[in-house]
Amino acid sequence: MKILIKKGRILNPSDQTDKIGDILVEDGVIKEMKEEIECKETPEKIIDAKGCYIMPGLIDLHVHLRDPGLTYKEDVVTGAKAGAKGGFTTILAMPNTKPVIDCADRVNYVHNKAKELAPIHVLQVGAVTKQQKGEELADIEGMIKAGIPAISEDGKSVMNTRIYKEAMQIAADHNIPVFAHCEDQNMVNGGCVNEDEKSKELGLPGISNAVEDIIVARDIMLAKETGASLHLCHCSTKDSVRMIELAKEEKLPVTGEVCPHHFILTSDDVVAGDANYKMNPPLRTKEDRDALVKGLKDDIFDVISTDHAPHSREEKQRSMTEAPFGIVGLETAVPLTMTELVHKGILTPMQMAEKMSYNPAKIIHSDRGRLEVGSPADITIIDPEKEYVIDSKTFESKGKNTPFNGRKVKGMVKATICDGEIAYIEE
Ligand SMILES: NC(=O)N[C@@H](CC(=O)O)C(=O)O
Ligand SMILES: [Zn+2]
Ligand SMILES: [Zn+2]
Repeated sequence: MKILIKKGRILNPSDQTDKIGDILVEDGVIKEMKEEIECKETPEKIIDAKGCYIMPGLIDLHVHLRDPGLTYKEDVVTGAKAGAKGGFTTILAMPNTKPVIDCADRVNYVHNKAKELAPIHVLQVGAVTKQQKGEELADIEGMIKAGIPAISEDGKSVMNTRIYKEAMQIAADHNIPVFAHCEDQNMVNGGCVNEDEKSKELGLPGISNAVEDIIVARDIMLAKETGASLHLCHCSTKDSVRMIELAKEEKLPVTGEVCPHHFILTSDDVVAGDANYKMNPPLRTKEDRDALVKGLKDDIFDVISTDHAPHSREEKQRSMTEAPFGIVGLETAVPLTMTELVHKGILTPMQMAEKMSYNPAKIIHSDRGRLEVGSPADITIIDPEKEYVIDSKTFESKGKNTPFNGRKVKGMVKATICDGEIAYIEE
């Protein structure tokens, strides 16, 4: 397919290009990129991108697709469609499915299904231990041969430090990153919201910052000892910011991500009895939230990810203590980041492109995340001025569990182009 994108603001982090121009896409790659492109034959599709940002296709390092086994919540196809609508051209699926993705066959299942049916790239992350039981290593090498971009035990931490270190050594030897969910399992003790004044007021068991911080510290030390690239998932505490900053000062191979709900909401926003405010890690205090925002602004955090965690309506209608943790994020990440960080002048549009495309690509050693002639045509077009109200009924995702339903936002995904084909276009 031949697509001509006209007069957009091209934002390319790989060479810091920020200028108005045209992009011609043909045969799956970026054929031409300059101020004005004249085509001899009319392209099949012309997209008027006046006033829009053109970014390299967004990459979400942290998504739950629930496939296999939990497809009443989401599946590879609905999740990928939600990703396309949200502006993502690549999403990474976490392995906490049923069964857990801990061997090559299961990785192949997801990759094959996605290749056949998904409008965007889906990369399956492999589990660290068999069945995520934390006892015995998964077939990490087999999964690496099958093409996993990373390993992760997301949903929990591997509490046996010796086993985790072995896994990190294997990851280091094969040059793939480890995505770390940081949560001291023994300290959670039934907590379901942040431990603070609000949890007392609600009479709910709390989760303290140390639950996260202790494992962040441990995992940074393991990265130091093994040389593995450590990517810290869904950071939520002010001390995680300080620890990542220190690790970076020491030039350790450590990166970190923040999700929109953690850089926008605090425990004060939690509505009693509404499990759409229940996620892991929990919404923290204003002090934590402000530290995360500053960490994003100062580039201590490399990545904005969604931790898209769909659950059924029935599951999320349970009580705060009974409902599962997690909220959806694929179709709200761009408008929320635009509204809360870019329009408020906290991030430049270029920083947004870095944190949602270029840096995630670098972390998984992908050649995507850039707008260069000859590179694969994964492109996201965003109308920064378009205002609308988030309506979960319009989501492609099976999951409607979001605390942002009804929220006014400014910034909308206009089109998502993946491998030179239109994966999503707003009509
Ligand atoms: N974040 C969540 O609240 N839930 C995730 C698990 C996880 O990301 O740890 C899920 O799988 O539902
Ligand atoms: Zn997690
Ligand atoms: Zn997760």
